[in-house]
Amino acid sequence: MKPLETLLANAARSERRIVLSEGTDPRVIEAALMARRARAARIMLVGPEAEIVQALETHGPVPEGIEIADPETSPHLPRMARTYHELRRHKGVDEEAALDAARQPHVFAALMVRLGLADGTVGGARLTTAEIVRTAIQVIGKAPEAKLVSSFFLMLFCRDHHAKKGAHVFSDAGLVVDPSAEEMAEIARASAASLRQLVNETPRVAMLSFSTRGSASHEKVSKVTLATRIVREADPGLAIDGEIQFDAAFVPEVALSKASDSALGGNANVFIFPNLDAGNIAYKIAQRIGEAVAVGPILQGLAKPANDLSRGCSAEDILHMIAVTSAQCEAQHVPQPA
Ligand SMILES: CC(C)(COP(=O)(O)OP(=O)(O)OC[C@H]1O[C@@H](n2cnc3c(N)ncnc32)[C@H](O)[C@@H]1OP(=O)(O)O)[C@@H](O)C(=O)NCCC(=O)NCCS
Ligand SMILES: CC(=O)OP(=O)(O)O
Repeated sequence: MKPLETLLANAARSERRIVLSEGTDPRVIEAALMARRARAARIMLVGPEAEIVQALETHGPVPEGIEIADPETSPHLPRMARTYHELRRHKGVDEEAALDAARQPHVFAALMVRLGLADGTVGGARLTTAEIVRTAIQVIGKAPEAKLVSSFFLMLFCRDHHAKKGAHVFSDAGLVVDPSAEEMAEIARASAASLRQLVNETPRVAMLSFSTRGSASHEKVSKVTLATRIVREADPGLAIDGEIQFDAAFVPEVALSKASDSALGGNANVFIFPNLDAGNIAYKIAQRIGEAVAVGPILQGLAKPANDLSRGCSAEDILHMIAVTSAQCEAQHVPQPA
């Protein structure tokens, strides 16, 4: 589990302000307490203050470093409603609708990040990915250099039965439903950068398909081949292969028989799926049958860090996501509060 230990230790050095939008969820409360014990972040819990205090107190005195942000009583709400109105006026959102939106905990949390009241946000233990991600895109927005927002899972293989240990990226397993070749290429480049950013390893990118080197012929295969070509042209130094099947990308012996000259040598560590069906199903099978630790969906391409969770997450999963969000704050140079 070394990558997670490193992420947590790094998070403790910066103690970022991470806002958790589902502040009444018992898993979120537990994760907040774990994060404080590990000094991994200063935590802001969004939701009704009395309810959150009561839930926290069942665990003992409320520790220093946990704050509660109740949208209904927050002095920041009018400013947030104004900001939301400015952002969404062009879509027909009037002042009253903006105030209603800003009161919603996940929108309030995203606005806190946008306005610099928090460094990053995590949500999705209860809300769907679509709700969390749509809000992040609308309120926090795309980073200037990004072409699109996408997501990935950091998959950690650390059990005795895992022949290969360590961190792998699965993308996009959470957000972009049916990427074009250009979008798949952008997802590949962003995911390679994310692996470097979070675990400081050299990416080896597999552009996955049901075909290896023309073993099948179909428009879905051609999309992956074109996406690979686009990445190669944009970034000739990146180790990449595609279209390639998972076994040829992950098992050196299979690579020898299916793609003997592959730059990956059966040791890919970034897996780019051709669509969300494949990516989402693959990560859940690796997690639930393969017993990999799955941290995500981690969002890439946003102007500031905001991350999602699976509704099936545990408190520990949320703690891991807090550490990842802190790492993104450092990497994106989100300014520390004065
Ligand atoms: C993310 C998601 C919610 C966006 O869907 P949507 O809101 O219906 O998207 P739309 O195409 O209507 O676009 C809405 C806005 O988001 C923007 N947008 C959508 N996807 C985007 C992306 N990947 N990157 C950047 N911007 C994006 C659009 O440009 C548009 O902007 P605007 O409102 O300012 O005009 C959608 O892709 C989705 O549902 N993905 C699957 C999530 C899911 O269920 N995952 C499975 C479990 S993890
Ligand atoms: C990422 C994901 O699949 O989320 P959920 O399990 O909440 O649908």
